[in-house]
Amino acid sequence: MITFKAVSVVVEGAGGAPDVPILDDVDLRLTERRIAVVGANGSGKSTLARLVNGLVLPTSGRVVVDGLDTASDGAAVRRKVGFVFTDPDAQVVMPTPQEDIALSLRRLRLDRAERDARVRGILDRFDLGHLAEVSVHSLSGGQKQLLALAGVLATEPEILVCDEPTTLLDLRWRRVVDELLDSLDQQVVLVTHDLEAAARADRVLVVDAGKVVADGGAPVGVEQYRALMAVR
Ligand SMILES: Nc1ncnc2c1ncn2[C@@H]1O[C@H](COP(=O)(O)OP(=O)(O)OP(=O)(O)O)[C@@H](O)[C@H]1O
Repeated sequence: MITFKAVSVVVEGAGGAPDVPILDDVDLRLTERRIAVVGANGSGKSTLARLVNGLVLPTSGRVVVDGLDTASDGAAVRRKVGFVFTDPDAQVVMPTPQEDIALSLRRLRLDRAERDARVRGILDRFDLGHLAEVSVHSLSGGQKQLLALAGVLATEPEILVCDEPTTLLDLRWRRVVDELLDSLDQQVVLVTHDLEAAARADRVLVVDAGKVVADGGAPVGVEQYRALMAVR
C-alpha cells in the first residue's frame, strides 16, 4: 500500500526568489491495482509519481510504501517500486538490449546460466529477442520504450510507477505498451495524458496546481478532468 500523509513539496526559489510550492498537503491511501494520475501540464503529476519511489522526497509529511518510509528507507523502497520514465534514453544505458537487461538483473545475483536464460525470456516476452545484440541506438522509439519497461520489470518490482510511458509512441506501439501494462499483476501507478488509458484504471487522481482535486473511479475521474480543462 502507498500512503501519502500531509505531503507537501516546495522548491527553493532561485537567486532569492520566493520558494515554489509544487505539491500541497496531499493525503492518499492507494490500494487499487491500477491508478491513473491525470492533470494539466505542470500540475504536479510527475512530482507525485516520483515521491512514490523516493526520487523526490517530501518537504513536509511522509510517503510510506508497504511500511517503508521513502525518506529513511529509500533503497528498500526503490527495490520495491520500479519507475519507468517518459524518455527511455533516461533508462537504457548499455550498448545492446541483452546487456541492458543483464544489468537490470544484476541485483538478483543469479548465476550466469540462469541470468542468460532470464534475459532471453524477458526479451522474447517483449518481442525484442531478435534484437538482443543490436545497438540500442538502432531501436525504434517504441522498441526502446519497451526495452526500458522490460529492464524495470526484470527487477521484479512489486509496484510499477510509469510517467507517461506511451507519450513518444505511435498508435501501434502505444497499444502494445498499454496491453502490456494492463496485463501486469503488479500495482501500477500511471501518469498519463491518454484519457483512454486513464479510463481503464480502477482509480483516477486528478491533479491541479499541486493538489489532488478529484479522486475516484473511472470514468467519473476522467469526466472530472475533462470538466476542469473545459473551464480553462
Ligand atoms: N526541481 C524543481 N525546481 C523548480 N520547479 C520545479 C521542480 N520540479 C518541478 N517543478 C515545477 O513544478 C511544477 C510541477 O511539475 P511536474 O513535473 O510535477 O508537473 P507535471 O504535472 O508532471 O507536468 P507535465 O504534464 O508537463 O509533465 C512545474 O511547474 C515544474 O516546473
